[in-house]
Amino acid sequence: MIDTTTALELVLLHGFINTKVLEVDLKDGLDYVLAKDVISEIDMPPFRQSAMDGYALHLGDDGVYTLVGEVKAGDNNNPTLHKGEAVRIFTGAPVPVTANTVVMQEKVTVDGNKITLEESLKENTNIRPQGEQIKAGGVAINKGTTIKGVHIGFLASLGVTKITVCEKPSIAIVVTGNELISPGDTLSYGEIYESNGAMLTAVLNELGYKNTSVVTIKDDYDKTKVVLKDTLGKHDVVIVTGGVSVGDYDFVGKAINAIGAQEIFYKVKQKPGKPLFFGKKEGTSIFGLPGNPAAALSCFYIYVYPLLKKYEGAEHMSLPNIFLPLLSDYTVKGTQAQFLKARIEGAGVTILGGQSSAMVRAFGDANALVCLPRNSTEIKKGQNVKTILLPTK
Ligand SMILES: Nc1nc2c(c(=O)[nH]1)N[C@H]1C(S)=C(S)[C@@H](COP(=O)(O)OP(=O)(O)OC[C@H]3O[C@@H](n4cnc5c(N)ncnc54)[C@H](O)[C@@H]3O)O[C@H]1N2
Ligand code: MOO
Repeated sequence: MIDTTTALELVLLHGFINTKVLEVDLKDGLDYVLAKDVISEIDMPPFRQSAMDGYALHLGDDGVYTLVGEVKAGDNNNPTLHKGEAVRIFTGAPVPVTANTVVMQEKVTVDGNKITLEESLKENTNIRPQGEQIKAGGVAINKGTTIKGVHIGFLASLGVTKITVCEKPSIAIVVTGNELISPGDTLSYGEIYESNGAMLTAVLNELGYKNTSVVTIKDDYDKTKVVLKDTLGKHDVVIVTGGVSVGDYDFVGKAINAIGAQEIFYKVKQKPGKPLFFGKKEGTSIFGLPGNPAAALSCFYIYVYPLLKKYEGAEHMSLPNIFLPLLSDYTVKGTQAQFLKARIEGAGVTILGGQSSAMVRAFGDANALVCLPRNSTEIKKGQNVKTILLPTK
């Protein structure tokens, strides 16, 4: 058995990097990883912009100015202002070249075509300089960035319509178990509803991985071999759930080895997810996650997510983590490293109830996983603990 750090290192060492890129419309770019830097073709803002509704001034010797015109957003006039002159201006409008400051309308008194400042003003107040955010030729977003809504907004503001991104992996989820039936069917004694397929598909979808499919197999060694061989040949990443432990009907590890896949590791000193399997075959990575739904989901976030991000060439592979004080005492069960469903609230983090590997319910309230190293015992309130931030919360 290996420790959690080694397991993640091995996943990242052996995980494949995809080199295929595609050009997508910016609006369709959400959750893709950029395959090359996006360079801005324009200054942003493209002109000196007024940040306020008010008056653009050519600063004079006293606080009284003569109004000589108006510029509103979208106008392309550029009135000439002499010393002591002002134009009415609105937020987002181009500040005339000869104006050197903008005063908010709340700070002046207007009398006919004269305005009087209530207080003195410095040059360049309330003016957004041309190229303040980015200059033409500058890198707007770096290669390796996972595109989020805010990036789409920023790139749209630069007039970008297409981006070059890394192709996403094709992912097969293989769920195994004689006891599994589909939601909608009637449960007989000994059966349970298959939920890992729906859960992992949905979680992958939330992260932008849409190219997924689910295959269900019974605990049958020969069938498991046939299905896994076929699935490995067709997908970039295969996620098997269940059948990875030591029971007489846990065939997954044996089948993976029998079809010629290379085992990178099997079993990690952790709770949940002790029987985690990772291997590869001809460009396809394969995970054997525990069947217990909460264990499968923890392992997904800790090990599968970084592999997917590596595949796409992302700069940040693992989920972000921070150290936060625990909000109440916690007694650790067992000596393994722990990944505990937790909720960050205010400045601290609470470990939730319902930590069993079989109980996925607490994940609904969780926005984090608290990671405790091996041989942790009593963790006291106020003690800082490593906290992984779960996505989409
Ligand atoms: N003698 C030992 N027994 C077990 C050990 C051990 O070290 N020695 N490890 C335990 C741990 S820890 C885990 S985790 C489980 C993992 O078992 P498997 O990965 O082989 O999973 P299964 O036995 O197939 O299923 C476990 C559990 O999860 C339910 N399940 C499975 N697939 C699904 C699904 N698609 N949707 C919903 N629920 C599913 C299944 O019915 C079982 O209840 O092994 C322990 N045993
Ligand atoms: O590893 Mo199992 O997931 O602890 O229950």
